[in-house]
Amino acid sequence: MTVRVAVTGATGRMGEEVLAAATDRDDVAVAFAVSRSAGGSVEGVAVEDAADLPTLLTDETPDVLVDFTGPASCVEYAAACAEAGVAFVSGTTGLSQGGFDSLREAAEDVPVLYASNFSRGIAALRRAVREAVPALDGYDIELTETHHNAKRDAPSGTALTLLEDIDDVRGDSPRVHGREGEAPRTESEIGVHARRAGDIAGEHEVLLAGNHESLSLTHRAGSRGVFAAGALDAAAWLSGRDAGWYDFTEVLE
Ligand SMILES: NC(=O)C1=CN([C@@H]2O[C@H](COP(=O)(O)OP(=O)(O)OC[C@H]3O[C@@H](n4cnc5c(N)ncnc54)[C@H](OP(=O)(O)O)[C@@H]3O)[C@@H](O)[C@H]2O)C=CC1
Ligand SMILES: O=C(O)C1=N[C@H](C(=O)O)C[C@H](O)C1
Repeated sequence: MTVRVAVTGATGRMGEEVLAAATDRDDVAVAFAVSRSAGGSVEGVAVEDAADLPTLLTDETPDVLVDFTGPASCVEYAAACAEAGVAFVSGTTGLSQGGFDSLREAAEDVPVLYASNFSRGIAALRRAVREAVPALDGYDIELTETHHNAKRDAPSGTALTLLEDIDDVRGDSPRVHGREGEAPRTESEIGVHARRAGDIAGEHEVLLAGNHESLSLTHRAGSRGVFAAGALDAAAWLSGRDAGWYDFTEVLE
């Protein structure tokens, strides 16, 4: 079965990547693509005006909308999908708690799948971190993420997800963002470091150190194609499901 996807932020880095990945697959087809700066085409798909999204959702009846935009747009597009009965996949990061609450509200009406990272490697890194942290009780933890120089939000959504994973397995810890001055490290804190440089697609390192040893768990994305492929896998998996909140790990099971 071919799943028809709508794509938002079509002229953005990830929007373009999703449209490119869709053209290489048989299980998905692009229903339409939108951007707030409409006009022209990406990967042979005409870019429509995002202001017309509610009408396009009703007229074109896509199965799933795939969203990589900004926090406010993500919430707006999720609400439009809830209204039109269209499933919603998003990887947009930088959402506030209120933004996540709005996505959960949309999930009462349609299936919603949100992931701060759509790569399989990060899913594996999360499992490894959840295993390593309790095994290395009392070790210091430092988390470093590195991204291209145009990324807006810091720390990355993936870093925040990894911090939640660590809190889940060893209890809540204070975070120290960057480090400067005279204060020595406290036992339970997690140092969080965000670097922005060049065109790096995304790197995340969780460093555990203590007892005269250290363990570094690192994931490097080679290109954005890995995120686009994961998001389209999620869209194909989500299509036709009941309303509710879904996780990328369910796609990989
Ligand atoms: N979960 C994952 O696996 C991944 C998530 N991401 C996340 O996806 C999002 C988009 O990343 P990327 O494609 O690199 O970003 P870009 O800035 O290249 O593209 C984002 C597009 O979204 C639209 N947009 C809507 N609202 C905003 C806003 N407030 N700020 C900026 N753009 C906005 C813009 O299109 P227009 O205005 O024309 O509609 C823009 O072209 C980010 O949140 C990023 O962190 C990125 C890679 C992987
Ligand atoms: O903005 C990006 O590029 C990325 N954003 C996501 C994040 O914030 O974690 C995922 C990936 O690392 C690329």
